[in-house]
Amino acid sequence: MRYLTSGETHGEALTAIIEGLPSNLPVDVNFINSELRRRQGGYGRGGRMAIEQDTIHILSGVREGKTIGSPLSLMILNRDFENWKDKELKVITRPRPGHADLSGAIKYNQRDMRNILERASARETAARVAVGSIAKTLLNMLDIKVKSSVLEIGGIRDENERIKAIDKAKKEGDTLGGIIEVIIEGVPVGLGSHVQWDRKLDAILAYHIMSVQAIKAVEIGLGFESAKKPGSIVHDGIYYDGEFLRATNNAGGIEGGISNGMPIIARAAMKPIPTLKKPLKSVDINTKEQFEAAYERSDVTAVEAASVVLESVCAWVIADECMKKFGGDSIEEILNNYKMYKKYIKEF
Ligand SMILES: Cc1cc2nc3c(=O)[nH]c(=O)nc-3n(C[C@H](O)[C@H](O)[C@H](O)COP(=O)(O)O)c2cc1C
Ligand SMILES: C=C(O[C@@H]1CC(C(=O)O)=C[C@@H](OP(=O)(O)O)[C@H]1O)C(=O)O
Repeated sequence: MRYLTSGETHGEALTAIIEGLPSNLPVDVNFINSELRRRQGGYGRGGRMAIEQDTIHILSGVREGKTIGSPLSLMILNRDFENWKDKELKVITRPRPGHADLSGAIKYNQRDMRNILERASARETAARVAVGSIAKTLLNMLDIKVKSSVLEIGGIRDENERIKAIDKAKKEGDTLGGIIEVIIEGVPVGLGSHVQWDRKLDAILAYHIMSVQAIKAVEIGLGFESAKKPGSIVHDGIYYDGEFLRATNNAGGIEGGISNGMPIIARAAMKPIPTLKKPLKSVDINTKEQFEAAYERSDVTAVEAASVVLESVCAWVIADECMKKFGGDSIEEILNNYKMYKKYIKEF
């Protein structure tokens, strides 16, 4: 399967096209909208989230609530478009450190960095959550569940303390990042492959996770900690009890690029939001003089939102790998293939 997104943050709409979905997959608009709502939430979001009320419009690929095998196109309208479309907008010439502003302006030869930030914005992640909710529906039919949680914000684990830290950052014109964990349960042995570098499941997951705006690091299972411990502690012993099992799951469900039947565990680090109310130093690209970076409005933190986005991109990866392994043109064909594979594993 494949998908593309399009749309600018203050443009008319975001869209996504998914190609390669099986037919007869139920598409529940209420579920997609509830996922979109989850992504808009979390303490520390800025003024924009009070404007948007993301809802999905399905433009093609579905009849009577089920996919028909043709490309599925999805659209989310930007409510803020109405507020911006007739506005006289200031040309942005003072790039914000931590954003694509300056490098993007040089790369695409743009003197107004609005032409870069409009697409670089994480508004795009709304489209990815819509795509992810379709992937989750497919996974649900195979009893595979994707969950996420926020482990830390600004280095703080305690939820009440986090709120205080977000309030403090807001007061000081600063921002915070955090750590997110995604756990995928019910994944069968055998997704991904050791035989080619670009088929390794851990590599594919890392690629998709790193593609999310502001994600700066990813680890699978014990991750960075595994470098500090001996092999006798890190590797998960195998035993048999009607099926092959592991006493521990330091590998995070993937060995040699292949899922091993244990839950897949991925963690990611999100950097602090780069647009600061108390702006960082920057240079005006026209005058070359030192100024403060541009500020209009911004989130103080968006780790909760990113957590929903990471669930979505991970769901996509696993759904895509399931399609490669059990793929068929209809959901019935996939379920049949999956049943046979499960029987094969039991008898191995
Ligand atoms: C859900 C979400 C919301 C975000 N909100 C903001 C924001 O309000 N202001 C901002 O400057 N950056 C925000 N970001 C981060 C930037 O989009 C991101 O850091 C920027 O595009 C540069 O990309 P990079 O950090 O991946 O290099 C957000 C990211 C996510 C995932
Ligand atoms: C719009 C969303 O996030 C936006 C991501 C974002 C950025 O620079 O990444 C900047 C902010 O947008 P604005 O400049 O319009 O206030 C966030 O609100 C969203 O998550 O739906």
